[in-house]
Amino acid sequence: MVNEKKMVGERAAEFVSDGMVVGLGTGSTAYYFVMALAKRISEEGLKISGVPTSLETARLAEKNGIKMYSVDEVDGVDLTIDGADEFDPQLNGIKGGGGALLIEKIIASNSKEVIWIADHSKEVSQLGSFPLPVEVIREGSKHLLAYFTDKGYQPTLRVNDEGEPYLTDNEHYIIDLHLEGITDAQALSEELIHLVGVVEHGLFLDIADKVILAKDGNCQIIEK
Ligand SMILES: O=C[C@H](O)[C@H](O)[C@H](O)COP(=O)(O)O
Repeated sequence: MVNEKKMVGERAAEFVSDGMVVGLGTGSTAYYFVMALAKRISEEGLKISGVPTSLETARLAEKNGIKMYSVDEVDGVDLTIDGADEFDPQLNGIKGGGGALLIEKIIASNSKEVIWIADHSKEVSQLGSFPLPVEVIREGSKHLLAYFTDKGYQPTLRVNDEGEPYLTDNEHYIIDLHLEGITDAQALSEELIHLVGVVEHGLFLDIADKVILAKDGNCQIIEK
């Protein structure tokens, strides 16, 4: 069986050129991109500076010999390559299934170009089947949960394997909203970001420039 995540991850590594500052995404698809990039560095002598979007990716990149900097140590990022949980025909998406949405969004917002890499299951006609992650300050999270319940957003506090509240790299909680279809993503984004205690949410609107999608055994490049 074709490994679609590997296929798009390896294709994405071809978009990187010598001297670039590259945002390194997080997750099981971005894993293959980081590995393919590391291969180009060791085999072709490609010189790049990596900006990891999570501690998990930083560990992987370090183990594989990629030079790394934080987003504040660089003037800007040339290209960020990251996974997505869902994307729609306008290339708006949901991210944060792996909890890395905050730093992912900061790095993407400071990138000249953003490419998402996706297996075929990530392409949707309307966002919202995937639970929407909202990163929140721990203090007051109980009240945000109650607010989301009242709004009918069916919130759940994300927990780790031990059943304890999941902590992001920045030590916040994540509340997942089970919306079953988002009709106005822009309005929802505005609502969420203005709630006191919300740090960031997983709606990535007007951020991706391209998606490399695995479909029918090939890589399809979808441009905005
Ligand atoms: O927080 C995690 C990130 O947003 C991931 O890029 C996203 O969840 C997609 O992950 P995966 O490639 O493992 O499906």
